[in-house]
Amino acid sequence: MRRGVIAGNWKMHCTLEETRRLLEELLHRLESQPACEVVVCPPFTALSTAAALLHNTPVKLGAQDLFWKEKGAYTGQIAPGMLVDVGCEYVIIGHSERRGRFGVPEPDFDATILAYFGESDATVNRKLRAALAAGLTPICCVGETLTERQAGQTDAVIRRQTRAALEGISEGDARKIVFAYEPVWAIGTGEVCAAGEANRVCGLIRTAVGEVAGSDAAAAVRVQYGGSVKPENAADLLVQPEIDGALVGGASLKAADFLAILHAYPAS
Ligand SMILES: O=C(CO)COP(=O)(O)O
Repeated sequence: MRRGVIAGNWKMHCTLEETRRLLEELLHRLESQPACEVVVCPPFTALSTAAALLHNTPVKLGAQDLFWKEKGAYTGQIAPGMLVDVGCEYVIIGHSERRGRFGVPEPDFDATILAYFGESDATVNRKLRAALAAGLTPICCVGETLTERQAGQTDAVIRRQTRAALEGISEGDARKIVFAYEPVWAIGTGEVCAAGEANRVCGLIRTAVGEVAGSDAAAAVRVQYGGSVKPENAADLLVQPEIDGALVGGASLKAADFLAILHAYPAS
């Protein structure tokens, strides 16, 4: 039985004071232990503050990215060991806002791709390996753009991203990864993917994991849905058999909304 996991991706939001306020309200109102794991992923600058507030609580800490080197002359980067040191257990890798190419416009540039950091399938794979080696649980994001969906390429894109992410990763490590299906067109747009379709694509991710890492890993990996998850649509998504949780952006910045999503997770 897979343990569900709901994570809040705060993106580039929250000063230290805002972090304190949001987490204090969340912890105060989190009366009972939800049926799933709960993770928050504040920006790097707030990790230390968040770690102190979350100590001895059911809410776990995650980061939004890492670099794959352990240390060295990499200005601006954060090493996996630094995340462990500050108290992180999770790390988001390959978010669509980090994937893509430099030097736009591309011939097929899609303005809905929020791709500022040029990450590729290969860099995502390196980051996954580094996270696993450090004992972090990676949340690996995959998802198609609107252009890709309209061109009927969704399944091929998901399969390619999932398989490439797992390159050179052992079966034992593959099963520890959390995948997040985040269709790019649903992120921050208010346009949620229909629950049945989200379930289908999450199933495709599981199938692709099975192709690379075997059926045990496929059965074990947890697959989240992300993209405009709100209190109003969470229950429909979270009840789907292939969906083991959610990666929540905007709604994770409001304690009441994030709590409502957590409580929408079905009790087993
Ligand atoms: O990108 C997301 C989570 O990583 C989703 O963001 P929204 O929930 O704001 O659409």
